[in-house]
Amino acid sequence: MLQKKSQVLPSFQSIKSLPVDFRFVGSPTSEQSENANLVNSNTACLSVPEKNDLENGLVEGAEDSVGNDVNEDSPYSQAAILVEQRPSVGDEDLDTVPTPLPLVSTFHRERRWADTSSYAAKKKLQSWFQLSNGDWELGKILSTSGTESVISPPDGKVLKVKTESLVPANPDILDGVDDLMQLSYLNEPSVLYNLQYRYNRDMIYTKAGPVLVAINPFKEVPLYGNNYIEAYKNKSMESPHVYAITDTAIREMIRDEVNQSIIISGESGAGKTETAKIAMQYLAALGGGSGIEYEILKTNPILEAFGNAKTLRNDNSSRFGKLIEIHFSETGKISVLLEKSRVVQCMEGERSYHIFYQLCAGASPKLREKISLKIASEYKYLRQSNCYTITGVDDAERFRGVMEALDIVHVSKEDQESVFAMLAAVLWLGNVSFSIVDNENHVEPLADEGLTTVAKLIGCNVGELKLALSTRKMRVGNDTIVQKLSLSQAIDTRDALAKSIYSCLFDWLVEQVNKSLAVGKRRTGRSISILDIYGFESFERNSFEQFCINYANERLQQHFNRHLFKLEQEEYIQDGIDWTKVDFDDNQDCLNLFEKKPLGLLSLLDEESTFPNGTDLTFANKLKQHLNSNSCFRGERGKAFSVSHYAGEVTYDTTGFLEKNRDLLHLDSIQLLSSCSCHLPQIFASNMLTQSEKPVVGPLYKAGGADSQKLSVATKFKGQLFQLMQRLENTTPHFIRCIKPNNSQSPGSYEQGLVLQQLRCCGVLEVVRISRSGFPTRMSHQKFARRYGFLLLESVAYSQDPLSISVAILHQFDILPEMYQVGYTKLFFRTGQIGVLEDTRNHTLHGILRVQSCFRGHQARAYLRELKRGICVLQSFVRGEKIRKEYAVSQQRHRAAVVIQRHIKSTICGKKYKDMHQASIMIQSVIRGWLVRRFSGDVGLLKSGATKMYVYELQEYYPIPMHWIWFI
Ligand SMILES: Nc1ncnc2c1ncn2[C@@H]1O[C@H](COP(=O)(O)OP(=O)(O)OP(=O)(O)O)[C@@H](O)[C@H]1O
Repeated sequence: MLQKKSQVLPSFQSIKSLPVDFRFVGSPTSEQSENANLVNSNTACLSVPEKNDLENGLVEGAEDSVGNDVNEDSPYSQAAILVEQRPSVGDEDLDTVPTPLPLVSTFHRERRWADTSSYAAKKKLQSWFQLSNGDWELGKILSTSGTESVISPPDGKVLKVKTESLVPANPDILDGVDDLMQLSYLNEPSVLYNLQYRYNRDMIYTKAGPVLVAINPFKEVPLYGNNYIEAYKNKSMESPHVYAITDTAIREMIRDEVNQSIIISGESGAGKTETAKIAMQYLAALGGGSGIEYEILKTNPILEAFGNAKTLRNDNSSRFGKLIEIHFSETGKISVLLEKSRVVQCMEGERSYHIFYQLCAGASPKLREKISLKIASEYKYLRQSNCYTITGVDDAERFRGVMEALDIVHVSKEDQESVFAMLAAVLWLGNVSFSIVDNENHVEPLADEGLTTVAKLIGCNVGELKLALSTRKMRVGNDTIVQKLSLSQAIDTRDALAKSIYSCLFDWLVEQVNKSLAVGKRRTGRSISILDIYGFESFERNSFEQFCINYANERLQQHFNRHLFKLEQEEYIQDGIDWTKVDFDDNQDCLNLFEKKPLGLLSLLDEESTFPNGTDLTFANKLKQHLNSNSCFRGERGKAFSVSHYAGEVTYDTTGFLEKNRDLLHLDSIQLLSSCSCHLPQIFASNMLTQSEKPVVGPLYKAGGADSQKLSVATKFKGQLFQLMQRLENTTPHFIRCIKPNNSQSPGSYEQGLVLQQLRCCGVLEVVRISRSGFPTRMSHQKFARRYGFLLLESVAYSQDPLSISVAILHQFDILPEMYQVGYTKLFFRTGQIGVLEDTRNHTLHGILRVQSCFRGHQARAYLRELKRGICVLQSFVRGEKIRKEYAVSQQRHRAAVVIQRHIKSTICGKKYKDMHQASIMIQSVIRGWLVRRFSGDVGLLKSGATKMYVYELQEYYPIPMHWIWFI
């Protein structure tokens, strides 16, 4: 059963406050070079479009409902916004929801739904009916007579209700559909029921046409991790998810070669930052954990520590908006649209920036001593909200995480110490107190621990600090006079100094992060930007912070409207196609109320801020005087006024508006910082001076007498916002709407009234309608012909004009005529139609690739075979030649060996012969001697041969070798 509350304002009851100043910090390598329209982020004010641009009538049809004035200010420098004033076609008068919910104009709501109850009543279908307390209940129509029907809810009761109050329910088979577009009956209770059905089953993501609705589960849900990432990457999982949106962004970036943006919006605590992190995780995983996305994730603790705080609505509320740009295969860059007044003021139960508590809890004793740090409760800035811890969060542990992240972005240990010293200086500044020194209530800071520690930490003289906090130098003619400050002026000066030091520190850190992300990388490729900006806020008491935040959200809503409604429908008109117009809540009037010159809220605020005698009351009166006839404005009693925002009416209390808008950091304070011996204050001072020296467009304020001029906070904020919008305008947007299901941050609780309120605020339901009735996919004839022309069976494809080719393709694939429209320049398709062609294209491409790969494989193999044969022949030649050479060498060696052998053998034989010869002679001589001696010296005997005879005789007795005989 759905329960609808009669008073649906719960989402805007919180009392969160935001700091005053908002700045847009870009890295030195900002977009300027890429886009001439963009200006240096430090002089964001320059991006405010000049009057000439506006005179070109770029915002047509954006008429103020009262004065028919056209808003001259627009961040959109190109396209005209044509709000077609055609009568609405269709069933606008069929809405049957009986009790209008607050905050949405009756005009619009009356035309909200396309469904009718009469059919359901006739067919006795299940229907939603509303109880007197506003709850929705499902029942079966038993009978209908006249204007009344008898209905039976599940509890068995029988009730009589007005037939016109019945809202048709969808058949059970449609329970929990992935995409709200699939609902047969598109009405509020059915949408709420569908979302709740899914939420109860941990399916927190649902598509609403092109928009992803994400309901905060306030608990871990099993939807993330590598398996899911893989599944979405491989397209094996298609249920709605942040991964799917991110994947689509990547694919579109590659396909269309256009930068993409993922715009995450929703109230505080709705889950924007978590969603941004999930998107980053997907990108990081695709990059294999080494890409820039991974680095950005690793540096996240720094931005969270310095830019997030505990609020009543969210323990980890981002107090700045950030745009993360991921340049593929090159570098990433983080830009932040941030604010700072939380440093000096914080509501009961909330906390200042996490980093202060983390520092106090986690600093080592050595660091503590070095920067004279005490526990958090010793500091007035932290003490005022009486909240020091967050349940389940270990600040000391987080501090270690921050230090690690600072190491990752290469902030040296020395610089880290300086950063912590600056934080301690900010805390100690809050402890600086003043005493009245004369009867004109002028004050001087007490020379106590606070003052001396601040002077020590920033590296200045105590006397100089004292002077900077209690006096103001003014130039009158050629003379400089010193004016003493009253207590409130001195406190403002002190707080302004603290805020400036903190915000400059934040800027400096963002710069370091951006620098580290840009190291060694070039930026030339496509990018995906993820925008996570603070959501619409409405509290019991709304101040200047809410004024700025809600204005930013109004602009963002315009971006949403522009892309999902205006540009969409404008394109239909321009291309002359036949379509059913869908009405939506255009917030252009409200934007005009803020931006119109000279009688818009911002202009009047700036004008009043320039008057020395201007007060919050005179400002409020001026608004009432000039804007009372504006339908979006309502003057309230005293200093208050109300604005009808797209998300509801918010009453602002102008107390402090002028002071916060002027936000004067006196030149004396800047000079003090520049004279400090520590390097960070010097950098801060030079940055501030550089900014004030830049040419500015917009109302200027004198800071520190006549010495310096600066833009008002509101003007700067507007300039930064325009810059942001221009940046987003150059991208294809993908929207994620985060929804907070309850205000108690508890899992499982789903407050329909709260959800419905948020769905209405962001026009999700209208988006579904426009997606159902519109043609969300479009492609120029040329592109279509180029992309799908090769699918044509006939060879006419390349000989005809793109339109004929496109039509031929449509015919060939039997696309039903109601599923597309042929415009003058483009083809328009209903949801999912292009997918059919895209699938065929992919299949065909795969087939082509397969054939190509087979053919190439065959070619490669043949080539390889040929190559092998060639190599073998070559090898045999080479080997033959080699062997022949080796053989010749061995032949030569053989011959040489024979010669050598011969020589050796002959030498040996010669020697042998010689020895034998000598031995024979010796033997002969011995024998002859013996014979001579035997024959008594008769030599003649020897000569007559008697010797031989004798020897033969002798041999009978003494065997003598025969050759001896020969010798003898
Ligand atoms: N997908 C999610 N899964 C689990 N918890 C979530 C998820 N999204 C949000 N949460 C829970 O909701 C809390 C608030 O979310 P988050 O800080 O992202 O909100 P926010 O919209 O960015 O708020 P703010 O505008 O105040 O910064 C988170 O701290 C977390 O506990």
